[in-house]
Amino acid sequence: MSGTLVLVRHGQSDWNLKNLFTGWKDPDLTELGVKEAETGGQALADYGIKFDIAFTSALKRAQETCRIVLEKVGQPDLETIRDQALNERDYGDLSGLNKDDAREKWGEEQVHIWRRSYDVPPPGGESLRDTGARVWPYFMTEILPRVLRGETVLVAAHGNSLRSLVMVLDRLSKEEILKLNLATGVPMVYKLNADSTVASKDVLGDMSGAH
Ligand SMILES: O=C(O)[C@H](O)COP(=O)(O)O
Repeated sequence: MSGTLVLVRHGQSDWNLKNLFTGWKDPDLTELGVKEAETGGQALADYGIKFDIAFTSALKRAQETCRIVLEKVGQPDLETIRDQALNERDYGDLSGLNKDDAREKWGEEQVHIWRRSYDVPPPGGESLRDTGARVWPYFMTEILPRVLRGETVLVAAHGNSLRSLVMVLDRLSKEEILKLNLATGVPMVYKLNADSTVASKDVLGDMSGAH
């Protein structure tokens, strides 16, 4: 066994609350989002986690979640690396549109395909495969080597940038990834083997409400 990788999606943002496609736009956490980050952080504290380093995206909602989690585990000053490689999938022309309005305009099925399929990009934006094509190399060069050295690493990022990682870690097919939704503020604790396969995965919270 090597180290531990903790993935956590940011808490609810203003635009999650307003049901808007967000992507690379940069809204703040809502009050509930702050609470979700606190709950996730407390779950990690109760689990007994101490991190060696944290990674987050270039977007406020993930950075703020990261900060809250680190505060809850008693490591407010931990080194934190921010990189846009971990940003949310770019939703392109959908960014800022209401998700229900989009369903009315283009149909439920098409919007689901844009949101959850592996390789169909929304207009002007990134597919999950495109997102993975920037997240995965960053993970391989900056994050995974630390975990394989035995470190405990926090990654606070986004629904789709994390789905692209979970797809590979959990060996999900293109069909399985369609059904995977990550709840806001719920940490996933992966212990990795020396060959970087997953030895164990603990989900510290309820993923069932994610949509
Ligand atoms: O960018 C967004 O709108 C959300 O963070 C994730 O959206 P999704 O659940 O529609 O992929």
